[in-house]
Amino acid sequence: MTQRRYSPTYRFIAGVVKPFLWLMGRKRWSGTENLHRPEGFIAAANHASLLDPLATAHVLYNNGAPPRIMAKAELWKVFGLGALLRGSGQIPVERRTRQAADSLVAAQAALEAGECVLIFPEGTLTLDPNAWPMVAHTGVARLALTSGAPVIPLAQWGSTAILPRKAKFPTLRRTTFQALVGEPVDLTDLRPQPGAQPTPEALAEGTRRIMAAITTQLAQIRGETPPAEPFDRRKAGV
Ligand SMILES: CCCCCCCCCCCCCCCC(=O)OC[C@@H](O)COP(=O)(O)O
Repeated sequence: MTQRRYSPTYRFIAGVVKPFLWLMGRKRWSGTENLHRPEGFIAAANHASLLDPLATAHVLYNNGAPPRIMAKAELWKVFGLGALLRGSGQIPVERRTRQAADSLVAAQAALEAGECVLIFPEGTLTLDPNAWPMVAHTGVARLALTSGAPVIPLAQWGSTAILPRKAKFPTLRRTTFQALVGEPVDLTDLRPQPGAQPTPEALAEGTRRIMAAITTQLAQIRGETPPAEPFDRRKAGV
């Protein structure tokens, strides 16, 4: 595909969201040339604030890739929001159920149609005390290895200054919405034989590589050192 479609609903949402983001902060984005690709691709981003999906979608939307965001299905039940999510082609995920995998079918169809699928591989806001990415679910690698679509790591930072994880209300201080987009993560050696499913080891290793890329980029924009090992919910028992 040459040009992705910006549906009227998507333009409407952007018309509301962009001025709101302009008020909340300035933007500092780099590596966005990695988003200029005609074929379908997966954008994988860290998730530390409820504002992130908007800040991240903004980067993609402004770079020719209005994203199909994989988002929790509960949001489709919020009055008024459901119609907007449907009309802009977002993809519902029924987390913690067997239907969670259905979302990957929808995501794969979007990739085949040349769309950009935005996924937050951690599946929820990070529980790391310093908001570094934590050990992720393997859905991102499953989607990448079964579709063959490239995975573009996208580190983003700045939203937590306005809305940290536990905050009930946003602060009124302006922030800088930073984003650093990387080159595709090399997963070629992990690809299954045609017709076969990726192995659990390939899924774990692919996910680890994708999160490592995001974390390295995030360390660059934060100018800080991430923990040697990412926070692991299973080990922490949360
Ligand atoms: C300029 C263009 C802007 C376009 C914006 C597109 C609008 C769609 C907004 C969709 C919001 C999608 C949220 C996606 C990620 C998601 O669903 O993560 C779950 C978390 O949150 C935390 O939830 P929880 O685990 O329940 O605390």
